[in-house]
Amino acid sequence: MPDFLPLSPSAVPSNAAPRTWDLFCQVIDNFGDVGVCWRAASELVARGQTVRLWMDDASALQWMAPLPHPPGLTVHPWPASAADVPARVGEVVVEAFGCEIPAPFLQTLAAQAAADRPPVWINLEYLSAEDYVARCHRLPSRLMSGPASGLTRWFFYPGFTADTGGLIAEHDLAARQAAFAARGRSAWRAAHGLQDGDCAISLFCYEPPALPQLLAQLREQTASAQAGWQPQLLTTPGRATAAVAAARQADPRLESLDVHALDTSPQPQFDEMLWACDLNLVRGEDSLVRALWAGQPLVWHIYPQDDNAHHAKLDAFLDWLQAPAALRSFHHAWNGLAPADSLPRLTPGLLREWQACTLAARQKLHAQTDLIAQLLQFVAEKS
Ligand SMILES: Cc1cn([C@H]2C[C@H](O)[C@@H](COP(=O)(O)OP(=O)(O)O[C@H]3O[C@@H](C)[C@H](O)[C@@H](O)[C@H]3O)O2)c(=O)[nH]c1=O
Repeated sequence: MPDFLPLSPSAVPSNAAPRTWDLFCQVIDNFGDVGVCWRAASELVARGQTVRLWMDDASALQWMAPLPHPPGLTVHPWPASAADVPARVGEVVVEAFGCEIPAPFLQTLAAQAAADRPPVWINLEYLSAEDYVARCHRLPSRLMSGPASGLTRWFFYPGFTADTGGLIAEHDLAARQAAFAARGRSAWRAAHGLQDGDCAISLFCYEPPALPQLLAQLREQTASAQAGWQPQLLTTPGRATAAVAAARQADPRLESLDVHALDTSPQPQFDEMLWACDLNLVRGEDSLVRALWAGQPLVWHIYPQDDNAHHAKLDAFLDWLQAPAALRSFHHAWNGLAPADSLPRLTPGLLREWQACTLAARQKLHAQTDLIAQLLQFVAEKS
């Protein structure tokens, strides 16, 4: 099975002037909005910033955010009236994923900008490997109406290439990975009922069309008990566990498959799960990035959009990844772009090939400036 290879340490710039950031996060669906905002906020404070995280629904933080919260990071309910708005708006205001900052806050921002310096106002966008990202990254948009008319909002796009905003990578990610490797990946696996020779597959997904096909394949492989190829499925709580349960209900033969239903865990432990597994089936935005940093074979269940816009987004990612043919076919079947029965059969050889692909991609990313360093540079430039 693919061995876990920690990232090599890299220098992280730490000379940013301390500033107060107001980061706004509105939860659309699932956990990605919360997950990305929490990681960004935590890393900003780790690099000397103060962050007020404004959320319309912070419930997922109860299990996702490690305790205690880092000093310098405070979480606040969505401001409903002027009484909820701080006396001074931060030097940086960030709207995550196109959410609009609430009216009472906007009023204070506009008044402060008229009397003093406007904050650096950033719209932090969704992650994509499509070409438009590099074109739109760092573009200004001047407000033409409303209380903040005349002010500029900047588009900031995360991305996979050096001409984009990059990806979140914590300053201590390589050190955490090295400590995990030193503690022993087998210890994590043993604590979760896995043996070294097992093929541990983590599942964090929506309802992949080809899930029944994958489970049937894994069941056959379990039954034939090929040496060194004992599939063990680790399902994350919620939709992944429910999707597996539904597939097993539809086909009772799948009961013979080894399935470990996990509890929700804080982000650092979620990361460890990705480091411990031999194949990570991830979804959305944040877990995809984490699976890349894990350096293990990965498959992405992309967030489906009604107009199928996710098809082009998936292919752009696969192109950037330089995904080998079988990995591309697996993604297409997994995401419903190709018939479910075209799902390639997993073998140790395929996983080795896919790991090489992830590691090459990770190396490219590691050589680029991470998203938090780029945000800090951008703010310094525009202040
Ligand atoms: C299951 C689990 C998840 N997590 C975290 C990891 C991530 O930060 C977060 C999951 O977020 P994602 O991987 O992005 O997947 P998601 O599907 O939950 O979120 C999605 O929501 C849509 C609205 C967006 O448009 C998508 O782009 C995407 O972000 O949950 C834990 O920390 N512990 C856990 O046990």
